[in-house]
Amino acid sequence: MSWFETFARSFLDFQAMAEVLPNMVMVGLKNTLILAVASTFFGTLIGIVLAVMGISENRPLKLLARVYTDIFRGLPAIVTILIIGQGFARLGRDLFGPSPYPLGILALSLIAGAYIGEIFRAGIQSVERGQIDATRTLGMTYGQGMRLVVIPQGIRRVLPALVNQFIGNVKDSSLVYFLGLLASERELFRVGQDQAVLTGNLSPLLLAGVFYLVITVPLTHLVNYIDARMRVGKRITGVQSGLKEVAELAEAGVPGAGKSPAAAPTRFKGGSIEVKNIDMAYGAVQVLHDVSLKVEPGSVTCLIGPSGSGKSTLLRCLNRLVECRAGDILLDGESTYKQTPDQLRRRVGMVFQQFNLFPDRSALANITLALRKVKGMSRQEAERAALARLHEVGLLERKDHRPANLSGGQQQRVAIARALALEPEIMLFDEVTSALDPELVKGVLNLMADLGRGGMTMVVVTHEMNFARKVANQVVFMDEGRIVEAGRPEDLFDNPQSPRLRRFLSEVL
Ligand SMILES: Nc1ncnc2c1ncn2[C@@H]1O[C@H](COP(=O)(O)OP(=O)(O)OP(=O)(O)O)[C@@H](O)[C@H]1O
Repeated sequence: MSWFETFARSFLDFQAMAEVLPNMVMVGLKNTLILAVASTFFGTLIGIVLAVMGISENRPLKLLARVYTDIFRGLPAIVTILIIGQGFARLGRDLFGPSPYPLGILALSLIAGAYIGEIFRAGIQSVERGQIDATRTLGMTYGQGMRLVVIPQGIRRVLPALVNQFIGNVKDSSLVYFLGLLASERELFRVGQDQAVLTGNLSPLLLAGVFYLVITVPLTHLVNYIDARMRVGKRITGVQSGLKEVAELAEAGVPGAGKSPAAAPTRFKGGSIEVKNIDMAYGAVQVLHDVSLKVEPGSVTCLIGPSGSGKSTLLRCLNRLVECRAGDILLDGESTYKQTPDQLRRRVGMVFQQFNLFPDRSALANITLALRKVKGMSRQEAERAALARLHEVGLLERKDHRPANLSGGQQQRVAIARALALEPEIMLFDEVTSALDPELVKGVLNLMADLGRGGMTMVVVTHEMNFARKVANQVVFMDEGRIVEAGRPEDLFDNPQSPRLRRFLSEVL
């Protein structure tokens, strides 16, 4: 007898398969799916709690999550199932009745929770720090930022791993039969095995194997498809899609609509800032020493200085992304410490070097998110405002593009539009052209110059000395956490007083 005949005799008895098929579907498949879906559901709940504990600052909580994960990931699944199912059989009977089925689900959930917790934790921690910074500068609370931006991104990144976990649960459900399930509670493997014993033929087991593949293989492909779709976003209907809105906006009398992109800038009502003797430290390292600065309404102040001199930190103090240790900062004459950081950040917009756009949202949705969640606008209102801003930065026709489908310069212009949409009185720019290819720098600088001419109060950390010379009303040179010199650009660039500024200019010009 050839090897194939031996195999066929044991595994390809179609008659035996046909006989077990109804039981396989009605009992085995049903129970396998119940066990896998229920344990994935409860495992996900446990996993979310473990992930939150794992990323919290609370050491005992962190430790508890670690110990749980180590135990349930370290033990073989069958050992956990037996410990829970038999060790707690009495409690199980009191709680759920005579069947060990619920304890089986509990054991599978506890195991799945350990893996899912690690998956979520890794997903959330893989989201760049700049994303939460961006939500905070848009006036969202920490909770809103996590819920609306960070956690959805984290989950999307781990979607394939979660589906793998479900597949693992489908397979692990076959171990629950060790607990001695009733005939009506048997899962796929057990139904196949019982029939194999009855007929002396292994074909029912092969059929059970086929059923496992029928569940798991399409699922893997489905998740790959969903993952790819989420990565790219919805299909863009073409650059035409924005043109209709231009006409609508023009009709509605939105300033600048209907003209060519980057139309005349809006007039802004810029506020004033006064920084009074602030100190700031990261832990034990003092970064700002007794810094004082006045920024007039509608003026442009450029902060220049060597790397590490504290320019970005000063900027971050202005919207309380970091907190000062001493001193005060006044906005329009009132201490910024009299309002919450979220209230302050609605009045002080910020744009970052790395753009920090939300990668899974279109340009339009990047702008509407804070308008809806922070300002409470309706979807329609928010979209109208966002389209007007996109038009001002010359990107209306890119409204449906995700950040990945925009050039660096375009991304930065969307980030500027996003900050402007909240109608801030002050705009902070943190080296916004440093990550751009040289040919894209000009477009962003021109836009910023337009904003300055439009009356926006701007504080700009920059290495673009030409921009500082041409656009700034005031240039501030910092070194080692102190303001060394401040004044009109022509005075600083043409007649530097301190040796440190002279040395710096000789290096960068
Ligand atoms: N989150 C942080 N934790 C600890 N130290 C930090 C942190 N951020 C910045 N620093 C330190 O604070 C000092 C000032 O940094 P800051 O980024 O404000 O300087 P900068 O002038 O903006 O520099 P660059 O031009 O390179 O961005 C540096 O010594 C830096 O290493």
